[in-house]
Amino acid sequence: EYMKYKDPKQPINTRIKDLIGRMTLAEKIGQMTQIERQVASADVMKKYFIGSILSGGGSVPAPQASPSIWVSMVNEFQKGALSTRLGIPMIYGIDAVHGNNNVYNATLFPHNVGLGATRDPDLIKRIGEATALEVRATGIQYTFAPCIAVCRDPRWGRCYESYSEDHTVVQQMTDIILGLQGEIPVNHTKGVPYVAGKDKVAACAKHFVGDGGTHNGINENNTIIDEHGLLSIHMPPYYDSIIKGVATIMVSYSSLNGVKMHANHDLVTGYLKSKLHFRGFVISDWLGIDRITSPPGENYTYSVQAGINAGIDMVMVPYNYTDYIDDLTSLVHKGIVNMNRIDDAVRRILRVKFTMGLFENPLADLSFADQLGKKEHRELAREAVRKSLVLLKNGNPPNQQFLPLPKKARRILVAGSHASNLGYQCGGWSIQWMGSSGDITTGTTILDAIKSTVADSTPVVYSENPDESFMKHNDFSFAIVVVGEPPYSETVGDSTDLTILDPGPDTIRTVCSAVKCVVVIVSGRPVVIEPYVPLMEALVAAWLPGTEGQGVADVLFGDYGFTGKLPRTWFKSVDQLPMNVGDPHYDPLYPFGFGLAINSS
Ligand SMILES: OC[C@@H]1[C@@H](O)[C@H](O)[C@@H](O)c2nc(-c3ccccc3)cn21
Repeated sequence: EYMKYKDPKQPINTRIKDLIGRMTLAEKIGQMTQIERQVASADVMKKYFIGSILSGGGSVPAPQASPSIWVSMVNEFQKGALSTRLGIPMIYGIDAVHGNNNVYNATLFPHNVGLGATRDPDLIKRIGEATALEVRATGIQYTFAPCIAVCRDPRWGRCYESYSEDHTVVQQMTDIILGLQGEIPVNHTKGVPYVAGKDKVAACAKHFVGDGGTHNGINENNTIIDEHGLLSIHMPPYYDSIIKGVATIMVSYSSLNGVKMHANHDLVTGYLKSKLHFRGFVISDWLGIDRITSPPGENYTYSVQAGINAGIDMVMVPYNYTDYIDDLTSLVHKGIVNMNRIDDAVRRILRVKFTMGLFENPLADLSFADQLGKKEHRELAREAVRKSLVLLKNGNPPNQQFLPLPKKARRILVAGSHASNLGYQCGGWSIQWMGSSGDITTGTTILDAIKSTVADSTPVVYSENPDESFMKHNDFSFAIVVVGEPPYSETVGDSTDLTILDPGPDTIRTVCSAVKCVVVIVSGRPVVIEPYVPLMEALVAAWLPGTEGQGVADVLFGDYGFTGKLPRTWFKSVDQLPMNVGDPHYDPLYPFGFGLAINSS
């Protein structure tokens, strides 16, 4: 029979009111539950009224799964959700944080630190548009991006997920939300989520709040800061995200002045919802409520109580969903969690699902399958790589500039651990959660890019880590040395020494003392380079460029100029950290905003 909530001509508030009025407590709590795909099935969706599923980092239906395998999996789960009494569609989330990066053949864009170096919000918006299409290619409607952390200490393992140490740069880059979700209509009410349609995805501003400000950059640790510091450094990107209609916001594992963010009612409810009028839904991080206690999970019922009462609307459980559902149900029956809190959470979740048209189009098809890794997106990524490169040194006085390199040369040496390693140039969150070495997906290594850029008559010799006799017995016009950091994510990436991967320093010393060289650093953040700078003719920061290494060669050989500017301070020594632009004692090797320019030839 006719039910208002099923009628797309009804105003969204009417649909929400009608639907929520029909829902049982079990159906409401089901909407507040997000489970990992490994424990999901059509039956589980139906039996527990589950509202959302996610792929954790690297969680794929099959190795190198095609769009059709992804779509079949998502649709299978969706059919389970649609077979429930009220037929509320589920929403499937994934970390598409630099393209749809879990998916083989997807275009992997530069990580956020490199995008910050471009200072080009329009480019970032176009990346959001392309990413939305490549996420929809797999039938997925929701990404846990953008990370809008303001990383204040490069020792943090997630600093590459942060656009900049300067909140104004991060605020600019929230334009990616307009690409992912669609441009907001002129008269759109501030704070209300907006997702334009089937070629767009719901986004997620994360991790609320102060994730990039933890003590010594220790992941998930304590951000010790006064209110002025919080509101002037870490909070501003949330204003911009909310104005741009972001559909969801993820809470940070970290603590604020000793209070776990996942249990922080003042900030999640008091500030984000009441003061900033955020009307989308707040989602926890993975096991985020478990980590409210130490040890994690010590008192799960308390975790559920504290997280939900703080204002979390959907919990990324991700595995023990029956415990979560049982605990929350009993907390409501005991009146410890108020029904109004449950209704607020469900209303927010339904608002996102209604506004994005999920009730009208719950099932995916293969109409976007050809978007995955398509040429135009790879060309866009290549443009982003070009614009992300920062030229830190060019020539040793009194010589003229060393870059751009000539395409015609007698013989070119390419060396270094990162020259011919697609996995290294993609970094973390690439096919695997923590990324990995080697041919992880389709793309162009920096070495291949160089080979296809130089003149046919110019020989390119590759040696990953040549020794002195090799250098002595070979004659090269110049060398390109590509070194940097191995892939990492989250706590594994925390570092106290920020050194480049061995044998990088040796490669620099051996090659650059024998022949004029340019060093290209592939890293998620500034690393120790100061001791080696005198040895090299030129130095380029390439960050984590992703699959389209061609962009690096485009600029090294002068087809395009260097335009990138440091999004982060480059320290001389780790003993100086934390050190950010605006600090009283500011003595960097290269300051925030630095970048030598070369006009394209
Ligand atoms: O992938 C989902 C979310 C992601 O969106 C968050 O940014 C990130 O903090 C995160 N860490 C884990 C995660 C952490 C430890 C073990 C397994 C998974 C999962 N997730």
